[in-house]
Amino acid sequence: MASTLSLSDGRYGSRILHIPSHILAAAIEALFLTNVFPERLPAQNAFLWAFMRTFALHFAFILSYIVFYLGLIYPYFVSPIRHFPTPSASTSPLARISRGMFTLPPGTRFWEWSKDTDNDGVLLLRSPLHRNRLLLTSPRALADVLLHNSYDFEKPKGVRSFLRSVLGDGLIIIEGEEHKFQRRHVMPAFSFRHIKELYPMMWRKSLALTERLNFEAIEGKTIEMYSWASKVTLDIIGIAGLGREINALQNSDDELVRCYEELLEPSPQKLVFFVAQAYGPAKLVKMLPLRLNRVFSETTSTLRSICGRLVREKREAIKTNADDHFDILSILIKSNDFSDDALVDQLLTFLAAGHETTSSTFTWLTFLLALHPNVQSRVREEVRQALPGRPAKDTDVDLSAVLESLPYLNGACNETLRLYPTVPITVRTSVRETRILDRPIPSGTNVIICPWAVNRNPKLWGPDAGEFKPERWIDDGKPNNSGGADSNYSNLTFLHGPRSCIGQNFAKAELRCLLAAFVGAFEWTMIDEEKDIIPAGVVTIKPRNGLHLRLRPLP
Ligand code: HEM
Repeated sequence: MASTLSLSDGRYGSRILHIPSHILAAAIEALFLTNVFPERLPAQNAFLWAFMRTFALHFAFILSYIVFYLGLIYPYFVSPIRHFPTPSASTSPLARISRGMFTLPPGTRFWEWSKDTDNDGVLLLRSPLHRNRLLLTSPRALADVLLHNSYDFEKPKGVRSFLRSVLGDGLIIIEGEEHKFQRRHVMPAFSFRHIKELYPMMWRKSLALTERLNFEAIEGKTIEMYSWASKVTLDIIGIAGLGREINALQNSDDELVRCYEELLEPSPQKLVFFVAQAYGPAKLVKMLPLRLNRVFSETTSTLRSICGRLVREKREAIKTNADDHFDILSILIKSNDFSDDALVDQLLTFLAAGHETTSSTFTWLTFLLALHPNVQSRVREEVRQALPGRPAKDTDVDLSAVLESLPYLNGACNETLRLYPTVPITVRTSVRETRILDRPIPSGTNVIICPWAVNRNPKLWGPDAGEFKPERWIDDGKPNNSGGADSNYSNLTFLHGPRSCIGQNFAKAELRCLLAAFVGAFEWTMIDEEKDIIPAGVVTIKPRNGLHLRLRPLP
């Protein structure tokens, strides 16, 4: 028994708690009793009588196992992870987990515990009924989970099954060998060469955003930044991903725009809905007559059918040479590695992952530059010197070379990505016995990776970790890639290793274009107070009530 436990505490617990096995065992025992001791049982309904009693005994055993073994003995005296330090004893285990997950901005509590508790890279967050989690805090521990033993950890089943409804069975959801296969075949679509070729299109769309906003600014209207950022990034991924003009900047009635607005709008109800499905009784939640159940099922099936139509149209266009097949979908179709269904899954993944994340980051970028007008001016000066005059849509400048060389522009983008990592918390479960920091980790252990906490940890970034300082990313007047941190793992915005963000160079290129065009066209200030801009969201973070800006068009 001990060896089973050390191999797999999660699996051992679930075997003992497997109710159908107990029903079967109680039935066999009742059968035995009715045959061997018939004289001790009532004459009528003897089997039922015996079964009810044997099952009651099993039930009492399960209950005491839960309360005594899982609740008291296992976590404190047996579990191999019991020696990791825990955050301050002043909070109860239940409060610790719920506050960790629900405090705004997401990740704040994990950040406090990471920096305030003595630890060498792993903290144990105890919670009732043996659902303890490990919070990773040091580059070494993170490298063990994200790189060295990456395939020993998977996204928890509940999280995957919830996200699957929006993202399909694409790269973000699948695991193991299937993931290795897909990743290898999708990589070429994100090569440096391909991203470089996308710059002119990203630039055109960025200028289209500024032109569209110019109308609003001239009329003296204030703008809500996230909704505009979301439209332009959907337009960009529409062309890069599908070779299709979605034109969300001009046409907000587009079905895709409507679906994503519906799904991604942050609200406390959605957060509870997500946590209940990912960590609670998902099947039961799905059966409840909730408005969100209806919205999710209608919206996700609309998205699937739109993507199915787009795949069929693209196959047809490739056959008849009706477009230039430069987009991600064309590259995947031409690789002949994916069925139509698999292509729909990839498409759902790229559309959601590729527009929502960059639009949130661009919104935070404009927020931080509104708070730091001196940095806003420096970026503007730099862009105007590098791209003199009002840059044209079809410029023959090598945009990637120019924009990637600008220190303040890149510093502002990287510093925003560090301080506002769009995915502030992600989770993994070990699927076999493995190791972190050379210590044994049983199968079924839950692990929390919190980019919000790591990216702002003063132990990794120094005492000014929480400040916006684009200069960190500049050495001798040139952009650097480390921000001055000793390890890559001090910056987790895109994670690292085989499950890192495949679109990170795409996203950085897009942010450079968007910021360069925006800063060249407007000077901007905030309408809301800084304290009212609260990061919130279900998987990614954006300002809870939007970000309202006043733009002053520049000559
Ligand atoms: C600022 C922008 C972005 C941020 C901060 C970001 C962040 C991340 C993070 C943290 C993950 C890992 C999630 C996890 O495993 O828990 C991820 C994965 C992924 N991202 Fe991004 N992302 C961004 C933009 C993009 C773009 C533009 C695309 C595509 C066009 C993209 C496509 C993907 C895909 C396909 C994965 C799954 C990779 C795998 O598991 O192999 N992302 N992203």
